[in-house]
Amino acid sequence: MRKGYFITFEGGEGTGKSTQLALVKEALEQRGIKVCVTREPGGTELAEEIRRVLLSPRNETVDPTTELLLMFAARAQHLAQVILPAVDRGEWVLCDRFTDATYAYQQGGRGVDEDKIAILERLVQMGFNPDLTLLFDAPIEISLQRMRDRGALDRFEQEGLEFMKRVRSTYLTRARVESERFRVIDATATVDDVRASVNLHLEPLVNAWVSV
Ligand SMILES: Nc1ncnc2c1ncn2[C@@H]1O[C@H](COP(=O)(O)OP(=O)(O)O)[C@@H](O)[C@H]1O
Ligand SMILES: Cc1cn([C@H]2C[C@H](O)[C@@H](COP(=O)(O)OP(=O)(O)O)O2)c(=O)[nH]c1=O
Repeated sequence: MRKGYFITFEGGEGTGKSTQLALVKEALEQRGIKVCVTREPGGTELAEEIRRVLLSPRNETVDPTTELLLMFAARAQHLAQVILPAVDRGEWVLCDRFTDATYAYQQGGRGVDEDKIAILERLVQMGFNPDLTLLFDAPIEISLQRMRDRGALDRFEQEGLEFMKRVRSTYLTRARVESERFRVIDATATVDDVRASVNLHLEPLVNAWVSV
């Protein structure tokens, strides 16, 4: 059986990842493509429990290496239980954040050594990577505004402006270095315009898939 694609949605908080992911799901299903929607950290019962621990503002003193290991513990479970089986069944997996978020937040945001992340990436993913990564990019002020509108802030959202700037610039650097895999999308446009540019980037994959 043909393997499905693994597509990740990345970017800072409030850049519209979840909104666009839902629209892509709808559009793909209309083309007869089977879709598996999931997110990180999370996506399985165990990984969602790890997510609660990671996001809770009550956990004030989380060592950065502990945080990193928890991200990858959740990811290992998620890959084994959800992502890899779905791809093997020929489904397209749409994942709200993945390992690029670890580089952006744990390396860029927290200052964890890049090599530490790369070691865990190899251990957990064993060469498995997204086929395509959509990076939703917007100035921090827009993220902040959309986060405020959404209400209570989680442990990462409470980090503030400088942290968010480092996250954004790490994402953009990764997108430049891995330009084959990444598509950078201007997330400041309207929902409809963002949707149009997402569709444009997905079209080659969709056409190749449905024409077989
Ligand atoms: N292009 C857009 N323009 C204005 N508001 C948007 C846009 N996309 C999403 N939003 C709104 O911004 C907030 C965050 O969107 P969401 O999709 O949850 O972002 P993320 O998943 O990246 O955190 C939501 O209230 C959503 O309705
Ligand atoms: C997957 C992942 C997420 N995170 C952080 C980024 C987000 O702040 C948080 C997940 O929250 P989430 O609700 O998915 O983000 P958003 O506010 O954009 O909808 O976890 C990391 O720090 N490292 C990671 O590897």
